[in-house]
Order: sequence, then structure tokens, then C-alpha cells
Amino acid sequence: MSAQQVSAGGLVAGTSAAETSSTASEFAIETRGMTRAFGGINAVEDLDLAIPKGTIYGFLGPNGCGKSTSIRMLTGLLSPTSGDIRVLGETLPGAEEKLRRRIGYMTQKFSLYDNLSVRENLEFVAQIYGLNRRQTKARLAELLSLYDLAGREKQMAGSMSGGQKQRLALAAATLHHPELLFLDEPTSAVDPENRREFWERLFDLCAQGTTILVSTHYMDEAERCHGLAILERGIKRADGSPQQLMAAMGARVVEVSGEDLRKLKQSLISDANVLSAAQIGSRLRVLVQSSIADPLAWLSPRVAGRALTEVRPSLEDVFVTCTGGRAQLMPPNGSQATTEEAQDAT
Ligand SMILES: Nc1ncnc2c1ncn2[C@@H]1O[C@H](COP(=O)(O)OP(=O)(O)OP(=O)(O)O)[C@@H](O)[C@H]1O
Repeated sequence: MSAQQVSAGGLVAGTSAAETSSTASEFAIETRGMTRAFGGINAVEDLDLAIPKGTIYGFLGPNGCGKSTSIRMLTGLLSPTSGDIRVLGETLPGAEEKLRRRIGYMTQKFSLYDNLSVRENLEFVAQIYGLNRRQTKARLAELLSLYDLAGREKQMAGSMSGGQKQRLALAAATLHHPELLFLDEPTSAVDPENRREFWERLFDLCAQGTTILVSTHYMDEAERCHGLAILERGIKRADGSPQQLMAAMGARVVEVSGEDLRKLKQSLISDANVLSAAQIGSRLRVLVQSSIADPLAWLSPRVAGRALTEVRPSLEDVFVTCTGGRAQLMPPNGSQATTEEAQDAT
């Protein structure tokens, strides 16, 4: 089965990043053909992006698909092998220093000092950004209250919980009021409740005009983004809003319920018109090629009297469809692997 290319969003202009500079004010990030190779292998390949200002944009993909490498190029930490990059209207490489004060970056791993207190960590970051004592005091008071860290000023960062560390890291990354915030898998070390809480903070920042680029391998996080790119092996397989991606998916989704679904699954996935079949509790979720005009009528003689219902596609269905089921992601509860049908289907 081959991967299907979906481009639903229309977020990427058909011109180069340089050519679109006249409309640069609309976009926080524009890339054309952004590529980075390591040892002759492309970690990111020919990536086109046009991320509107004031939105939350997601990179969705499994480990190793090139999310961090892309973010490192967009923050100016890594040079591309080829391609054009414009961030906040500035060209990279070349404008790293200019951009430093305008962007914030929260890395995958906790990057503050475990052996400094909450206050010391934030004061250190304030110093880096050149805040004077009065400004530092005022900003710290704001951040400690905003990120629910008041009363913990003297606590060593290393002794805090995953959720507290994450709030401290976000406070540090936004201390200088960046226009553009990069978050590389920011919630991989926190539980679902803290994740939800974290996203509330992101929407607050977005409402104040901050553009946010967040990488994730969680489907529920991707669904919260205004726009997203699905990445696999360094290549963008699809982009658009979650709703656009679901609407443009090249498959229809039918759920089958009844007995002996494991056996049925094996027989269904041997048909090239079935992109995948995944058991979810007592139902089998079947993705049927959209070239089949009436998937219920088509499936009916193949399911031996079991009940059939056509359902709305999910973002996970989009992911399975456009990666040909090869890649695995995290379900909302954070447990492992949702696309086990992939192994069976390929
Ligand atoms: N400095 C490097 N040298 C060599 N290969 C690298 C380097 N950085 C990344 N890679 C490779 O590039 C590919 C993409 O890695 P990247 O870290 O961007 O993926 P990712 O989607 O962010 O995954 P993860 O969440 O695991 O970090 C991987 O195959 C990785 O091994």
C-alpha cells in the first residue's frame, strides 16, 4: 500500500519564501524546500511551511520524523542543507541574533538548572535578556502567579514534579514576551491532566497574539492546533487544519461490530481497497478507499451479517491514511501505539 499525499490546508503558497516576502507580515514562519541531511540522509526533506501569525501550529509525527531538526532550523540553531527560511520576516541563516529576543524555545528535555531555585532560574533567564532589577522583580511576580509557582520560589527546580518543571520551563521561555514560541514535545513528561492545563496556558498566550509552533506525537494535542503538518521520515505527508485534513482524507470510515473481529480483520486487510482495520474494543474500525462510492454496500457482503455503521474520520484515521499505516503515534491517554493495524496491513 502506498502512502497518500494529502494537502488540505492551502497554507503553503505556490511561490518561494523569498517571493512571498510581500505578504510576510501575515506569516510568522515561511519555508520553501527546507532540507537538512545528516551523513547523506535527509532528516527533513523539502519542507514547505506558511504558518500564519497568531495561530498554534503543530508538527505531528512519530519519534525520528524530523520534528526537532525542523524546529532547530527555524530557531536558527541549525543550518539547513538547502531551502529558504523566513522567521518573523527575517531570513535564516543570518538573522539569528536579531531573532533571539523575538522568539522563545522550550526544548524537549528540561533545560533549566536543577540545582538552582525557581527564582534563581528565572532571574538567570531575565539577566540573559537584559532585564534590570525592577523589571525582573515585576516580571517574576507576574510569571510566578500566572504559572502557579507562587510559594515555590525557593524550591530547587530538580525537586519539582514533571508538571511544575514544565510550568517553570514555559515561564522561562516566555519571560521576554516572545512573538513566536517554539515548543518541542513540551508535554511528553506530564500526565493528561497537566497536559490539558498546559494547553489552556498556550491558548491564553495565543489569545495575546503569540504564534506557537508545537511538536507532538499525541493525537489529542494535534487536534487542538489551528493548523498542523503530519511528518513522516522527514517528509510532510499532509497539512491543514484538523477539520480540513479529516474532510480531505482519501478514505471513508466504517465501524463493524459483531463476533470474531480478529479473523474478519485478517480477511479485510488483504483487500487493496481497505487501507487499514483496527480493533477498538468490540468494534473494528475499517478505512475504505474513497474510490469506493458506497462503502457500506461494498463491505456488506464481506462481513458475514455483522452490523455496519459509517462514522466520521478522526485525526488518527488521517494519520494512518497519509502514512500508509507505517508510523505509530500516541493515543490521548499516552499509552503506546494506536496504529497496530499498520503492521498487519503492510
Ligand atoms: N545531530 C544529528 N546527527 C545525526 N543524525 C541526526 C542528528 N539529529 C537528528 N538526527 C537524525 O535525524 C532524524 C530526525 O530526528 P529528529 O530528532 O529531528 O526527530 P524527532 O521527530 O524530533 O524525534 P524525537 O522526538 O525522537 O526527537 C533521526 O533519524 C535522527 O536520528
